[in-house]
Amino acid sequence: MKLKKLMEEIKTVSEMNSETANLIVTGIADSSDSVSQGHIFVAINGFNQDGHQFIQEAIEKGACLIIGESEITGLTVPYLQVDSSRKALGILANKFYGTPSNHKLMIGITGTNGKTTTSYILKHILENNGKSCSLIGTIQNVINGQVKKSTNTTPSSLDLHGLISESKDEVVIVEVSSHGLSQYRVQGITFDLCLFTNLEHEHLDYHPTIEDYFQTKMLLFDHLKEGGQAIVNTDNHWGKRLVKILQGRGINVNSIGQSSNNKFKILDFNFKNSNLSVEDGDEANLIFSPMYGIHNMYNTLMAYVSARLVGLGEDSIIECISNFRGVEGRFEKTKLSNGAIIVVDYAHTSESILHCLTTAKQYGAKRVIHIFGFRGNRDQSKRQEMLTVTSGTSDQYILTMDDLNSVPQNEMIETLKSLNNLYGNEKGLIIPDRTLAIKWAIEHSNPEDWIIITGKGHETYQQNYRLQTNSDKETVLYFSNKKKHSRSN
Ligand SMILES: CC(=O)N[C@H]1[C@@H](OP(=O)(O)OP(=O)(O)OC[C@H]2O[C@@H](n3ccc(=O)[nH]c3=O)[C@H](O)[C@@H]2O)O[C@H](CO)[C@@H](O)[C@@H]1O[C@H](C)C(=O)N[C@@H](C)C(=O)N[C@H](CCC(=O)O)C(=O)O
Ligand SMILES: Nc1ncnc2c1ncn2[C@@H]1O[C@H](COP(=O)(O)OP(=O)(O)OP(=O)(O)O)[C@@H](O)[C@H]1O
Repeated sequence: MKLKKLMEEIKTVSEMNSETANLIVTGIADSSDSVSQGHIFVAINGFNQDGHQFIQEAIEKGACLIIGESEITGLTVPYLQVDSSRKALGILANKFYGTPSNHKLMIGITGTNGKTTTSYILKHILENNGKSCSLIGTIQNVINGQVKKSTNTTPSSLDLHGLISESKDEVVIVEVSSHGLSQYRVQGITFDLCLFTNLEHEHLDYHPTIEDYFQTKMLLFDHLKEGGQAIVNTDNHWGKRLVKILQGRGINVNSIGQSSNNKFKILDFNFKNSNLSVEDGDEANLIFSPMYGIHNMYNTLMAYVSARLVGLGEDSIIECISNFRGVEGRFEKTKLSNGAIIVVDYAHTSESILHCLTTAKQYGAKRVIHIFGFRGNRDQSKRQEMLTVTSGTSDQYILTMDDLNSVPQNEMIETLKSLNNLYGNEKGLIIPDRTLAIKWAIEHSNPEDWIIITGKGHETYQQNYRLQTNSDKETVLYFSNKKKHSRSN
């Protein structure tokens, strides 16, 4: 493709000459590692490294043009200076791959919690109604039925446009993180439906304030196609605010929530029967979901409304929801041989921890034992609230290791002790080895107790623990099988 075509919508500090404009570009790279002959190399000044330092390497590998933000002269290939390399990358990728999102039914989901769960429920509904569906998100990317490893919730703009152009599926669902929005990873992507699940205290190591976090999340709605629609959960302060803003912009908003001014009004939650009732037009529809917890009822409803807007009938949607088997690492339940229940969940905010612990109580837990830790080098301001929630709600809690992310283990143990002294209570124990914490909880559990392990969900362990299992699920399986085995002996 000719460079001038790719550069049509990009403003450069100085104009390119006609020789440069007629360059034939064979590909785009944002990493010097992936440059080949005829590629454009986009130099990004990142959080860890400055991509401008790799320009020479990119040229040696065959880059025909460099785009960057610094003022640079004297290169052996043309150099174009732009205001934002990340933004330019998104514009280039969109053009290079032929504006792929314009030709698909695109659904973008943002919010602090529930993006992954909602996207999996929706994918299940769509596929069971004959609509093939790609999914790009935290656990994995699925394109044309093929599973690909995911390194970010929202991939770089280059990868994202590439994945969408590779997709032959009718629908593409994208989980859109605030990091993704602020780093222009969705630059050039247009959506038919944009969903907002909720917002709470999270990522304040990255965003200076929660207001900034909200404003960033709101950027998703700038990507709506003409005639595109928003779906917003208003049962939280931020969702209510968002609806007003979007309506002020003339956007068609489908609000869900318990108050009567919602388009999809929740009439009732019934935990005993695991169903919710929702007003959909003139009808009240009863939706049964085998998933546990009020948070999953909200996720289910977000998926239901999306499927309705895609044009599916309510009966078929409701039937699909009733046989959805859940998402890996999201309230995954195992029954132990002693009659206790053990749950693995990805909760890493105070609100989602509260949901998990109260869900266990709603479903009849005699005692709730909670195991969790704090990620090293991540938002420290949420730790107090996480501890306050568990010390107020669980019957016993165990502080243990999560990913240390280069924080020394001794330092984290000291942090656990001091936070527990400040915000915890007598229900708290500290067992640094995560696998031994799980062992302790299982050995001290009684029939009808629920052990809730939060934080890691589907993820594999980054730390080495005494038991050489790779994940919470594997640890649980190890101990539950061992217990069965020793009983039968
Ligand atoms: C802090 C952060 O967000 N970093 C993201 C960012 O990396 P970066 O561009 O700053 O990378 P960098 O390492 O400083 O390198 C700068 C540039 O030099 C280039 N380089 C580097 C080395 C080299 O040899 N040659 C070379 O060209 C790199 O390719 C890059 O273009 O842009 C990359 C491409 O899009 C992301 O993969 C990367 O995510 C890192 C891995 C990450 O962990 N991000 C987390 C915080 C994140 O984004 N999380 C959200 C979900 C949050 C949630 O809701 O839970 C997500 O969407 O995943
Ligand atoms: N609607 C919700 N409201 C509050 N908490 C929720 C909701 N849905 C899920 N959770 C909690 O958040 C955890 C993560 O859920 P999920 O993976 O669906 O969210 P996510 O937005 O994709 O998260 P992340 O951005 O961290 O990948 C769950 O394990 C659960 O504890």
